[in-house]
Amino acid sequence: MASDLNEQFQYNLMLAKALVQLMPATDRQHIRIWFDVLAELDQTQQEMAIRNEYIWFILLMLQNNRIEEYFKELPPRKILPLRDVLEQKIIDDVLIASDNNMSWLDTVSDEEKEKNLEKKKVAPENFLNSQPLPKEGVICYFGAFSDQSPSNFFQGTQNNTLLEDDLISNASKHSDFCIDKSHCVPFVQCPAHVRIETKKMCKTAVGSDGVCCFTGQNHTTPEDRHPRGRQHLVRMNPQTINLIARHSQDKINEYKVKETVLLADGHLLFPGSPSYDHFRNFKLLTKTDLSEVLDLASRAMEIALATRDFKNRQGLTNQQIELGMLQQDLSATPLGIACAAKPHCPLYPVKYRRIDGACNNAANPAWGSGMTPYARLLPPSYEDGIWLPRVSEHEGQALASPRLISSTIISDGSAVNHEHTLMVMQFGQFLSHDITQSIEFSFANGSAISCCSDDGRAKLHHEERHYACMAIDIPHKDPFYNQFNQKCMNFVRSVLAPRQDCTLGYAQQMNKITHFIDGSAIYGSTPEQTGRLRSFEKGLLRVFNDFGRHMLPLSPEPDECLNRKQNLACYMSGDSRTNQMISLVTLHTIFLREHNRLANELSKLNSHWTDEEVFLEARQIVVAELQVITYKEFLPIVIGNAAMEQFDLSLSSGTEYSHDYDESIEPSATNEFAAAAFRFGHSTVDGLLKIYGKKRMDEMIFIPETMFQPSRMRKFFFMDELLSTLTTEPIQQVDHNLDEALTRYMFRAGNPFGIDLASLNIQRGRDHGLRPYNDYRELVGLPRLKHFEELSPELSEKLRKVYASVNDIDLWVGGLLEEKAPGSIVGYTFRDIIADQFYRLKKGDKYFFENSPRINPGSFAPEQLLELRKASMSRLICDNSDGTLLGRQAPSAFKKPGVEG
Ligand code: HEM
Ligand SMILES: [Ca+2]
Repeated sequence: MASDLNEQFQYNLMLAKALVQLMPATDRQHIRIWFDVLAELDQTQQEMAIRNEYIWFILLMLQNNRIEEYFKELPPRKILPLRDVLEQKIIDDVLIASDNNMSWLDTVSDEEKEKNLEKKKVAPENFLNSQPLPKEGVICYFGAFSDQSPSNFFQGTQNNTLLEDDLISNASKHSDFCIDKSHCVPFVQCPAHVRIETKKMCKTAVGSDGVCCFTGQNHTTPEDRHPRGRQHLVRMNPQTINLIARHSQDKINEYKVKETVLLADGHLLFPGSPSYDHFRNFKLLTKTDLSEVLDLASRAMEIALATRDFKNRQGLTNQQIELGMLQQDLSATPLGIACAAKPHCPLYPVKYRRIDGACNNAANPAWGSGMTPYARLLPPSYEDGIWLPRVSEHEGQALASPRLISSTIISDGSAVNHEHTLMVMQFGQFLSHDITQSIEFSFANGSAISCCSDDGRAKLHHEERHYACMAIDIPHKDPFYNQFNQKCMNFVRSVLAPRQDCTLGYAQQMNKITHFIDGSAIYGSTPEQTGRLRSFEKGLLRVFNDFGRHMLPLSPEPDECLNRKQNLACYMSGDSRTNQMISLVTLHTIFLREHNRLANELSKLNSHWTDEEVFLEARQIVVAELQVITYKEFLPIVIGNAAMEQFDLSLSSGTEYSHDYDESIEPSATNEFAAAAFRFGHSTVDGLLKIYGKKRMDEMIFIPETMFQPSRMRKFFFMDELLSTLTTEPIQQVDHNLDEALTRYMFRAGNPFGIDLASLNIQRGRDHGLRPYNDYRELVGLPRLKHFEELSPELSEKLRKVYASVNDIDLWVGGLLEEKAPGSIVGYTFRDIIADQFYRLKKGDKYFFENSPRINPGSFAPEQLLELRKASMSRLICDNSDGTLLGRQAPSAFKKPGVEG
């Protein structure tokens, strides 16, 4: 066999053999299994496998410096520098062994070594240099989550699937390496175990427990080469495609006609109701935005309807849809017009990230851009596999109403977190508004859809209901809403985005904004939005000059806020949710001022720069600061240092560049993160803002009074006072308590009652097809719950009342009740979903501020990195507050004064 192989391969082979020799016996055992599998293949397959698998294995070890670790664990051997050892061993064992055609695992006698060494006469120091080293591209090729993972080793057939299973079950359940084509990743990044029964544990690059993973991070995207469990691809003939395309088009037209009738009949929400204020969260900023989003949503709906039609005709199972078995490219079919258009990207590297987030990833230019689908950690769970909300595992009955679950499980108790300030909450919300925004369906003219009767006493009848309605039933004896005779809480489903792969498949919800941490909440996610915010002079953003104080510009929208009367302020920023909370307005103001502060400084230093240059440079610095605050200050508090380490999320230090960009990592927000895990923040909210003046408490504000009514910002001292509150008052613990400001009075807008955010979160999870909590426990490596007591002994009775089975628990509910992970303010399940998200946002973002010039066309200089890494929330406050009250600021705005750090 060796004679047929090229030079490169021979080199790989030798290296591989050397490594085998160097390994402790236990690990050789793994290799032996690999060899056994190899022996079953024909020569071409063997060559391919060795070429791909072996070098991958070696590179992985080299990359992780794990070889040296092996030596440390081998007391009888001398510990030599890696290079020496390799050379030594290659000379000693491998060249000779391969020349002699010996078994790869056999050792070689000293006598034979001598003889062969004589024969070879290769000087040790020249050996490695003389060999054709693997090309750089090859190393990337085997990157942790490469979509183009080269191995076809286990491709396609039933037989191959068995091989894969066998390999896993034969192998030890815990080893340091994944020896086959799999990669060792934290559990949350490998859903393989939901499909392959046995899983093999391993140590990740940073030495924490992980699992050998075949599917990689982007497992829910279809992959031709890798069968999902025992599922196989389903093909369609052209006649069928034509037929389902016609039917889905007819259905869409039917929907449109009905929409016109509903609108004419007045089944819409009017400003002044709590539900209308909820709708303000999803309200689009401009007409262009509205028509673009609704057009994409309608196209995506067409695909979902076509999928449903096809599924029914062919009698397909839900699983076939969930696992992405409909992979036929629809581009050249009548359904092709419903597919996502690819962004046009220039061929040359562009220095600044685009406002819409596109063209970050060369191979997948739409990744991370606005108006694209969320990624998923696990395939969705829908009753029909496509879009209908899931039902109970118990006899397929309907799940309990989210409001019943909320009123039973969620209380208004207070458990204070004494270490962290409200800034954790407020920055968390601000950051979430940079990463994710789902949009509810609305009428074509932008009006809000109503799913309940005007008086809230009933759901609308089917004929009067919009297809996107998913109103929440309020039970008869509701402890709060009953007194107001409310039986229906409005809920409209999130719009869909066309699938990126242009295939049939399950519905995917749209993220309206750029997924990246790129300051989109400050600058907007479309050039049009940015244009509305810029002054186009000296790189500055527009401001509202409020008697000398620079505030966010006033919103031109007449119904952006409540009670928009003269002198009442309502602001505008890059995100449409800004006025939702007054403390959120404060953070937006700080970032706006920071941009302008930097722009002024830059203009002073570079008087020749154009407005555009100053704007882009200032924006780049603001985004870097935002990233620094996120990864250096905020994230360690939320997920804890252990997870920071396990997911390798800490920033590099000093003047160093980071080299961990990986183009195969999809940066998009995951649906699980957006619709559940990062909503942990709702439990940290305190319903009362205590506002202290210089000497005494000035005001105690019940936060619903400031929702969409931020006029207090105009008071001279208010912003500094609020900043002082945010940096000194504590957050609430993440637990089953949510303040009644959010569960009873949210957006009440002068009404006696508001809406319940907990119900919305639960319903949103079902709307987005999130799987039950237990599946995510398994995903992150926790044992599945068998009894409610295991989740919460105190709440088990209540849980039993509202869930027919432990397998029904909604992710947001289960995640909140979970015991905290050490050092983290959330439990393991949320922790890992959040950690995975920030991993994507760091390692999958070419423009991440600390990436080197090789990766980032707009990279900073090393000295700039040094300065940027000093950024902190406190620094931003000091530089941009009004200076009316705040003279000093604790080093960390996120930690209660007196707490270490
Ligand atoms: C200050 C009080 C807050 C209010 C009034 C609030 C309100 C809301 C509302 C109304 C929604 C949309 C619910 C739906 O219909 O699905 C939402 C979504 C969300 N919230 Fe909050 N929230 C607050 C704080 C926070 C905090 C502190 C965090 C995180 C630390 C957070 C994270 C999120 C996330 C990730 C979403 C999903 C956004 C999307 O993808 O559309 N929120 N919030
Ligand atoms: Ca963004």
